[in-house]
Amino acid sequence: MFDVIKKLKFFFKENALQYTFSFIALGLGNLCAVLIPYIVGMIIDDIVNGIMNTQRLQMYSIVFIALIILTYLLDFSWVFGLFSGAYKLQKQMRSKMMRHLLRMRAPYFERFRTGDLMARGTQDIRTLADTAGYGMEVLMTSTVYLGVLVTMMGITVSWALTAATILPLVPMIYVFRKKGAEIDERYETAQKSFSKVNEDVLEMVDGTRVIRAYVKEEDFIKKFKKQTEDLYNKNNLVAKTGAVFGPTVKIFEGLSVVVALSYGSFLVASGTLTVGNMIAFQLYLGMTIWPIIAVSELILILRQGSASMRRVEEIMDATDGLVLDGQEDITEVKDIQFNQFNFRYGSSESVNLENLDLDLEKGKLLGIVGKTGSGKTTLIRQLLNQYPIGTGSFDMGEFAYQQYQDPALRRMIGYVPQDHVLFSRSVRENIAFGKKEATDEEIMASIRNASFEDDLKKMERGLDTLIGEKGMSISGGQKQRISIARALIKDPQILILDDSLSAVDAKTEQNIIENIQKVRKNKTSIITTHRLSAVKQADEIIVMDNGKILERGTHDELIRQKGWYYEQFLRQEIKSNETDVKGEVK
Ligand SMILES: Nc1ncnc2c1ncn2[C@@H]1O[C@H](COP(=O)(O)OP(=O)(O)OP(=O)(O)O)[C@@H](O)[C@H]1O
Repeated sequence: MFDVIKKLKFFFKENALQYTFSFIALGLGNLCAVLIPYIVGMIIDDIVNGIMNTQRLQMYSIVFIALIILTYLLDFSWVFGLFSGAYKLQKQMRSKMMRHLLRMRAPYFERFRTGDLMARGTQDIRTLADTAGYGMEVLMTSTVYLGVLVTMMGITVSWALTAATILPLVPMIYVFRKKGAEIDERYETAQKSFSKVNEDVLEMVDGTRVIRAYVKEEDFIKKFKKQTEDLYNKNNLVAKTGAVFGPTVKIFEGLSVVVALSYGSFLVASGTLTVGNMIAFQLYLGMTIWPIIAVSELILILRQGSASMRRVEEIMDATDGLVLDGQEDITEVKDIQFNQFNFRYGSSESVNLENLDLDLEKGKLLGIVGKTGSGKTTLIRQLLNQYPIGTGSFDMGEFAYQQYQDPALRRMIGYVPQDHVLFSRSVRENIAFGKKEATDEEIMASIRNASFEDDLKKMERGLDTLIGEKGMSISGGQKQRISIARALIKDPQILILDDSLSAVDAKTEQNIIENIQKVRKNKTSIITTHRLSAVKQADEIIVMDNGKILERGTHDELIRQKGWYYEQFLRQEIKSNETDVKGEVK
């Protein structure tokens, strides 16, 4: 149960001054509080003994007011100290998690779904922060404060009465231990269900348009209701176990009061205790209610904290399983060579790239075509270091690919993925993402090369137009071209367009390809596409089928081979001519 505190030790150490100060303030605050019943006892004994006068009353009043002011200041200090520490922990853990996630690659995100990661990054980290804030308060209250109270009861009133009063509380510890373990298990199950709800929400928000188009709202609502009901039931179980703690405390506390009253009265009657002692004892006993409840709170919060810690550790300790130990720097990409190269995804039954031989000279344009699922993107992913590198040889210049440092490799590549990712920022910021210090002239040049200039002119705020969630919605073709401009501005050694021209018309596609060829002399470019016109000018085109290279050559050579490429080209030409005849945009 205390393992969560052990695991948070690094944080308590880092903020040792803040926690020490808070604990001292909390201890002193508690001490001030326990002095009050002691003084009340003295006042009552003064009255009973007939020695109370104005002077003594004034003195008691001043001490009371001083204690109240001091308690206020001390309480403020520790509450602020502990709870600001909790926020600091949240901030730190979230930044750490974000750094970890940004380092992870594809296999990691196949293992943990976005909704699950969000649940762990929000609610579980908040639970951990509660442990560092409220948890520390109840830890101190249930140990130091309770200890001070019991000591005061023993020293100032009677050890015998104190022992007799505490005895009925012992069986309570057994109940707490048993229920604590139950809370741990139930809370973890509830958190898993919360992750699932998060995943469903994300999927629904993302897919709203498709859900509505297929009139599947009711199905999704039903499924979501079932999931939220499951979460409700599991949280209910947590609440049910948690609810046992409060009444249990009250029952045992009640027993203590009965013992205190009966045994206390007997001691007063026998002359061992004064009336003032007896009243002070009752006040102390009343004050132990919160520290004893705090014991139950402590168990609750530490158990929940442990479960959340396990969930956070699971994603922080997990890696994408990809070994990155390359040492070589790279500033220029020379030839890229694959030799008898094979690759298979971890979850795939068959080989996804098979006996691949490919020699891509520096500065050349390579076209990759082939049926869907033939392995085009898989080959690109190897270049992007997104999955484990396959077997056989894969060299870049003088070294094997794995011998290079991963960040250095990524700096060499400008990548336009199939699924365009634009940030909810301005057009300028989205494009300058590829080159931080880019001037507006450079941004405009890459916009022209990506054939986005005319579209930009129609945007009222030009480069400052906000796109994405908070800004205007833009078409698929516009998204593709902003993504291309972002890659072009980086002027990378290798430019990769992965089916990135599918949403633009044939004329725009032609312009973009010509611009790319113009601005990327002596730099390598790779284009995967379904539309063969996009790679007509490539220095080499490979046709992939089932992870293998089926045909290769220039456009003219492939046409002469009269294979898949030839047939596909004819088909696409006929289609394009038909479109022309109909007078539609080419
Ligand atoms: N992450 C993955 N895990 C397991 N198998 C995968 C994964 N990604 C792709 N595959 C499989 O690998 C094969 C090649 O897929 P790939 O995405 O490379 O095809 P592609 O030629 O790019 O297709 P498309 O033209 O439709 O984009 C397919 O059979 C696909 O199902």
